[in-house]
Amino acid sequence: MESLVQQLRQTFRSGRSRPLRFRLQQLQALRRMVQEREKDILSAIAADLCKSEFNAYSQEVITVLGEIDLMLGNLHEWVTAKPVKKNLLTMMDEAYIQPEPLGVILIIGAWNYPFVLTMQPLVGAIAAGNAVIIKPSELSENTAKILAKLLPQYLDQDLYAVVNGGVEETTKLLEQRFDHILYTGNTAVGKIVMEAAAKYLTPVTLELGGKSPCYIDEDCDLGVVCRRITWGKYMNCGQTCIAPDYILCEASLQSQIVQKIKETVKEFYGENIKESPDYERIINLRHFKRIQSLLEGQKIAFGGETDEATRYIAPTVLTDVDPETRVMQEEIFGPVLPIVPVKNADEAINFINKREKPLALYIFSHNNKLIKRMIDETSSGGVTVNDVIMHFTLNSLPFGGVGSSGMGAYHGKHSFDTFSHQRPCLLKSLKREGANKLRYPPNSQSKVDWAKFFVLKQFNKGKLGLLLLTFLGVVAAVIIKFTLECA
Ligand SMILES: NC(=O)c1ccc[n+]([C@@H]2O[C@H](COP(=O)([O-])OP(=O)(O)OC[C@H]3O[C@@H](n4cnc5c(N)ncnc54)[C@H](O)[C@@H]3O)[C@@H](O)[C@H]2O)c1
Ligand SMILES: CCCCCCC=O
Repeated sequence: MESLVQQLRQTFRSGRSRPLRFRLQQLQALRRMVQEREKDILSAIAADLCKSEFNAYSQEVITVLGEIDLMLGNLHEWVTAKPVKKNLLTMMDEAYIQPEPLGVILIIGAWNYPFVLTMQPLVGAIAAGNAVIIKPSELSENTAKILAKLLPQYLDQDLYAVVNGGVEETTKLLEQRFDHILYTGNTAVGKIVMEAAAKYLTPVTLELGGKSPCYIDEDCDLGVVCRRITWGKYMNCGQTCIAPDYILCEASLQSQIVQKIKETVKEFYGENIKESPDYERIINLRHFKRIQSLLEGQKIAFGGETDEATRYIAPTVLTDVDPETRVMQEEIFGPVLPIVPVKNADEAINFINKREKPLALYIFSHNNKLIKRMIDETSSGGVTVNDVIMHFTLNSLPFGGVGSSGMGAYHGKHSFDTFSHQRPCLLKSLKREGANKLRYPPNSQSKVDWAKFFVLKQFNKGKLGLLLLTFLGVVAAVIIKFTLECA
């Protein structure tokens, strides 16, 4: 591992990954890879998660292609230095922010969306001019293998590498020095990653999980609400980081919600869900047993059927769920939807605030005041109102958690920023030393007064203001020079 990281660092230091042209060329090669090898990629995802090609394309591949196109269209602007406001003291100087690549990035992916969760950060890291090591999840082994096979065929091998393996390999990787680590996975391992990163003060982006609540207000069109929730909850068999984990609503709404979800499940997956190409399976036996055990002692209003041989768990709804039971104590990450009755929105807000900050919050309501209040009075990684999941798909929004659901964010320009250092640059000349006397000792009240004038005047008033301030600055500099020389 050490030699791999060293080799990547050496190439990074040679400056090869920095030119805009190189970055665009690598991103185009990545797009070519996705397009030319689409079938192989979709087959690998299908083998890992029992996912149809259509679902794999629309849930993963399309997002990666969209992300690459966004970078290709905007990178020339993002890499450009941005001039900043100046004050009187710096008005003759050049001041700007220059984004610069960080160095060698480690991206550790999770198994549930094994392609998009490694490739989308990779796109951002390449766009920002870095070298990258990807560590796909060992649980989605087919996607891990295809990434290790394809990426070296399309990308510069001295800058971008794939390391496959399990905990042992990840642990060895984490012993190395990186310039940024983006980890996607569970909170417990997130802590291990952060601890390892602390050794070198490596910044981390932690894309973790949690229990994302879904509040349903009274007077909603439950047909529409339940169709949207059913889609987001049972997609990928509930193994989605931002799936609505549980529903909060008035007790009286429960039976209608169950009925509407039941109807929608039939509409989406047919009479025999097991036969539906759109319904996935649980990733492995450990997770299957874990989810199955969450059903123990619960009131199953709908679903509940399981088949260990195929790791099938039916879309399931639980009603009147006690918040103290296990299903409400840990992230479900499976197709089980508990409904926890609350008296009103106040109780729902309290319920959410008493728990760890979730990755997503979903609010279904017509009442704009209530929506605003729920957003203002709670905290979560992201929010979608009157729908679920969809904030993930808009790459102008930063995607990430808060508190125990993570730190930092990525997607689109936010990825570029995450993998860049915003370097502040002030370029002065060796001339105009007169005005600098202000800051050199010995100090005096008049120097402080002049410093106040120079530093506190902002210089952002358009062309006319600029001319006026330049004039003022020159006059002030002459006066200061004269005053200080006479003193
Ligand atoms: N915020 C997000 O974008 C996002 C996306 C997907 C999943 N998640 C969360 O991830 C969780 C599910 O993923 P998971 O954790 O089961 O995925 P996982 O088991 O695939 O683990 C993720 C990565 O961590 C590595 N890893 C596992 N144990 C390790 C250890 N002891 N030391 C070092 N590395 C280790 C694995 O090799 C893997 O690459 C859920 O909580 C889900 O909400 C979050
Ligand atoms: C539609 C794709 C959703 C991906 C969510 C990633 C987290 O698990």
